[in-house]
Amino acid sequence: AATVPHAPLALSHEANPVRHTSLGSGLSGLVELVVERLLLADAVAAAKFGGTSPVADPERERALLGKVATLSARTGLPAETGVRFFRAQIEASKVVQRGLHARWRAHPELRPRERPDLASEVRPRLDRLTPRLLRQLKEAEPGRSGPGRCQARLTAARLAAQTRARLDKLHRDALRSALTPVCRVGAVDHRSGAVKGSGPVG
Ligand SMILES: O=C(O)C(=O)C[C@]1(C(=O)O)C=C[C@@H](O)C=C1
Repeated sequence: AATVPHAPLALSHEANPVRHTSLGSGLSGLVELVVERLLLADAVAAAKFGGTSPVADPERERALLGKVATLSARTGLPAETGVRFFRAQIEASKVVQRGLHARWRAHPELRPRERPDLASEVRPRLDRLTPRLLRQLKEAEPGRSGPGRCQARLTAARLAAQTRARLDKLHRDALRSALTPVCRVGAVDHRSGAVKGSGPVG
């Protein structure tokens, strides 16, 4: 399917018709990946449910954020931007995990039938998303500037994504919190645009 014979006029002939929508700003792609990561929290929760691993694993968080700082710089993002964004992803994951554990304790019939292995199955999937999320965060940079417009686009992208993924309230709330750094981060980047390769925070 390399060529589409009767395709409508190629969009590239227009003057960036999608530029001012959430789609054209890169925010949609970012939100989709954030949802993808958030849904992996279900697998993490299943891996940990009834086992000995607690939801919060500070050592894993430190290692991940160190990786994020390195990858951010390589992606052209201030390390602080990537780290702040990932802190929100981790917090959102913990909210989902705790919510699911409570749900499964209260409703045994909803418990997952299988327990994936955290180290060999679930974390590798999270790790594959990390550089993709950072690239998408970088790509969304134009859409993240201008806090008001950013919020409007981000909300539109979020609502579209949560409908598409049929998220329940637990995941919808976690998604909203996972996205809170997106527009604020844009504002920070704008002011400190010259600061490149700044060290990790925290
Ligand atoms: O890897 C885990 O154990 C997770 O629970 C995932 C995750 C994350 O979002 O990356 C979330 C909470 C933990 O504190 C560490 C990492």
